[in-house]
Amino acid sequence: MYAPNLFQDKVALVTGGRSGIGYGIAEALLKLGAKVIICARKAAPLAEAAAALSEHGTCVQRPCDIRKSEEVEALADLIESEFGRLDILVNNAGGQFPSLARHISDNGWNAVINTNVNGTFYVSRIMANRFFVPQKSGNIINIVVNHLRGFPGMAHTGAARAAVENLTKTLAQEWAVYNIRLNCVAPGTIISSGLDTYAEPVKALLDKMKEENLMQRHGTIEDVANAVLFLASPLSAYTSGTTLYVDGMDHLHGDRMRMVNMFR
Ligand SMILES: CCCCCCC/C=C/C(=O)SCCNC(=O)CCNC(=O)[C@H](O)C(C)(C)COP(=O)(O)OP(=O)(O)OC[C@H]1O[C@@H](n2cnc3c(N)ncnc32)[C@H](O)[C@@H]1OP(=O)(O)O
Ligand SMILES: NC(=O)C1=CN([C@@H]2O[C@H](COP(=O)(O)OP(=O)(O)OC[C@H]3O[C@@H](n4cnc5c(N)ncnc54)[C@H](OP(=O)(O)O)[C@@H]3O)[C@@H](O)[C@H]2O)C=CC1
Repeated sequence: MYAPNLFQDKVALVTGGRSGIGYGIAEALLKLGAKVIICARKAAPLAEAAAALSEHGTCVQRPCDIRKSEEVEALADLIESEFGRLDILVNNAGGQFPSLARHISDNGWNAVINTNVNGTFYVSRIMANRFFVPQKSGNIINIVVNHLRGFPGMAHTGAARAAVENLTKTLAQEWAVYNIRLNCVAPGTIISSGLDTYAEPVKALLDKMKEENLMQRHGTIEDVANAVLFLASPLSAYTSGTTLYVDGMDHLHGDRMRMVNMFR
């Protein structure tokens, strides 16, 4: 539905692009003409993903833990030497684990906050300073989750993603002068590799959540990628600092306590 050359001559970085939603976003951008860089922590699957994505266009990769700002700087060096610019940043890398709040350890809490809040901030700041501010143009899309009514069963990620959403509103205003737009995409339950990381009792909730969804289905990776394409494109030129829910209305409807009740 988008023009085939929509992202011709554009360079995009997708964090966590080795798997699931990030891989789907990278693929969608490549198919519309962008040159894409993907990063993630695990070197071998990252290299495999980049090789597969290269079928659709220019895709380069570099292992990077977004929680380590020196690794993010090294990633920026690679982008500089390979492409000399960056147009689109998709902060997709992130995650958490299901747990009742009172059982989350200091380390568990910090791991989730570090990944989702600090990592997203480091990548955004570094790419803005290295590329977007000097270029006087840039576009950042932050993948969060549907946390509008809180996130019982994943308190750490609810807090972290709310922080990212607020950071998005702040940076959208601070950086508007540099012609940088920032928006969030908030997916609901999306069938992707991410859900494989959950143990069976949590996965068993999936059917119930599907029945409860007003569209009677879970989301697809394409549903999320299509929203990212819109926000990354000039079709959304007057939209910044906002959040687009891709969740079949789960932010409005449904039992947010389902996961907690399962743990009890
Ligand atoms: C089926 C219904 C669910 C619908 C929900 C839909 C909404 C959201 C869906 C998604 O987001 S799917 C994507 C999920 N993908 C991921 O989450 C992958 C990335 N995740 C991670 O890498 C980890 O979860 C992480 C914690 C964010 C970071 O990992 P890191 O490698 O830094 O952690 P560790 O060093 O292994 O551990 C640090 C600390 O955290 C504790 N911990 C980690 N995992 C768990 C767990 N599954 N359960 C309990 N605790 C966990 C770990 O024990 C460490 O703490 P201490 O033991 O040292 O106290
Ligand atoms: N699937 C779903 O239902 C939903 C997913 N989301 C969010 O969408 C995003 C993608 O999820 P999904 O594709 O399903 O899950 P995946 O677990 O497949 O993707 C997470 C990706 O992030 C990378 N990553 C994690 N931590 C880091 C880090 N510290 N530095 C660099 N890369 C990292 C992982 O690679 P590696 O391990 O090699 O580092 C992996 O490629 C996540 O932020 C997730 O929370 C939001 C709502 C719903």
